[in-house]
Amino acid sequence: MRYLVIGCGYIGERVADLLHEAGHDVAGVTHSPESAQRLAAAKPYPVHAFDVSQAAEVQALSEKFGGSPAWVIHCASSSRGGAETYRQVHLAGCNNLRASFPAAKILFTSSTSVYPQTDGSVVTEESDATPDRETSQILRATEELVLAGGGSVARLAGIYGPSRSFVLKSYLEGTATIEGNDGNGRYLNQIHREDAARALVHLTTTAPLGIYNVTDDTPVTQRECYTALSWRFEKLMPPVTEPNTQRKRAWTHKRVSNAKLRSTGFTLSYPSYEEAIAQDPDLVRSIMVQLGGNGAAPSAADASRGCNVILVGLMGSGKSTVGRMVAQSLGFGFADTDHLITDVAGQTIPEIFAAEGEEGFRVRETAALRSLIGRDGLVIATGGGIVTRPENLPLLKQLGFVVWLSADPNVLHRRTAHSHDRPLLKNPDPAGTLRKLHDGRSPLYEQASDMKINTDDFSPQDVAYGVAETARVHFSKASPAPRTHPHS
Ligand SMILES: Nc1ncnc2c1ncn2[C@@H]1O[C@H](COP(=O)(O)OP(=O)(O)O)[C@@H](O)[C@H]1O
Ligand SMILES: O=C(O)C1=C[C@@H](OP(=O)(O)O)[C@@H](O)[C@H](O)C1
Ligand SMILES: [Mg+2]
Repeated sequence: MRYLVIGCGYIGERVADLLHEAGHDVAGVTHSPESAQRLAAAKPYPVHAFDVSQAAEVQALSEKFGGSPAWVIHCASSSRGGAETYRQVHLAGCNNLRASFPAAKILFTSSTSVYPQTDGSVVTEESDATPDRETSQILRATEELVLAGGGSVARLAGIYGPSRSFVLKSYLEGTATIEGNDGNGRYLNQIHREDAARALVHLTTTAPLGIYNVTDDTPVTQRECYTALSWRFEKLMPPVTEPNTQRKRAWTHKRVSNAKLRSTGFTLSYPSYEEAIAQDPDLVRSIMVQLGGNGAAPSAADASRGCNVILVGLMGSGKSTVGRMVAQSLGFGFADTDHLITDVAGQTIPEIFAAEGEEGFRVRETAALRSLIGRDGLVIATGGGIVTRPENLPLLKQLGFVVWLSADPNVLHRRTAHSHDRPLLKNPDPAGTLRKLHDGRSPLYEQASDMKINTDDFSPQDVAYGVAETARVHFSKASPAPRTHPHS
């Protein structure tokens, strides 16, 4: 499809990149000739300099572009300007685009600032969107204009990502405050740049036209957010203040729902801010550099890995059996993701596979793993397929010390031959299946783990002894005593 991306800033540039990577015919437009020149030199697609607020310039752009794009994505930002800039860039901009590209659909990137709620309620696209601030009112008017022309609207929450995170930066600088809501602060609704850009692409390719909130799965109060940050960075909590009514963005307190976006099949790479802080290495590093640090990981980064032992490996490698023994030896609790899943589902693993397929089981498995984040002092046996979902790998590392129990596929076959609770082995050639899984998953276990123990020639007791001793050494080096996590 042909695309025109208006505004190649923090979001627009990434949107244009993603569209180009997906094989679409894309051209970018940016206001300043210098940016256009710099981007055009760096990008594999053209970038032109035009001012969308000027009708004649947009007309010239349409002549230069030649023919109609299927979509015009308006991502031009006016965040540093006042109402007049908003009127020019958004309202006049979309008007001009409609006039000069009558056959194209417009996707307008608006903002969750159009929701004025202050009661902490959940807001959906159906909720009241009559904001007090003039800038947000202009966004609403632009939304109406675009929707009337058969376009779509993306209401973006607070955008963060590499080199940009107001929340993290103000926290590390010591200028953050916890505003209102009885000392808990307002809800923060945020979206990582990567997810925002992916969502915009999704809205032009997969989703029906309409209004969509683009925010992550996890609105958190300022107190919850800063508690997690202070645990990670070992800095004090920000002070509690009254809401600042002088800010350009009105003080609001609401949980913006992304259910509609997700109902169209969209999934987030960073479902929560806390996960992004843990998993996007560029995010923390770039903000630390901006604040004058050297970008090295913060001193507490290693300690931010939990004090748990996690066992990974193929079916029959002994994770469940050995895990219990290790827990007993270390005086730790024991958790088995398979059991967490069956407890929640009220069904056996074969029943879940039959009802929801392997994919349904994997979704539950990630949820089970996530539910353990923040816990300490556990030995966690996982299911053999836990490494197959990329998002699980950082969660495993975050939980603690990951040990890979390996074994020859023939040994695994012997150990699993008499059990009936592993749907993946219920076929005429379980030995062949185990060989294939061994070849396919070994690189993933390697990547996910801190150490590997081959169990072929050892009893479960011997393996447990090895794991427990290694874990003792690991924890004595990493952190002298299990931490207490504020969430636990
Ligand atoms: N090192 C080992 N030596 C011999 N048998 C083992 C060993 N580890 C596990 N087993 C046996 O293999 C079977 C599968 O073990 P299990 O702990 O359920 O593996 P997993 O949870 O990794 O799939 C069990 O019957 C267990 O007693
Ligand atoms: O390897 C796999 O994909 C699976 C392993 C099983 O756990 P164990 O490894 O404990 O058998 C269980 O999670 C499910 O049957 C799928
Ligand atoms: Mg098991």
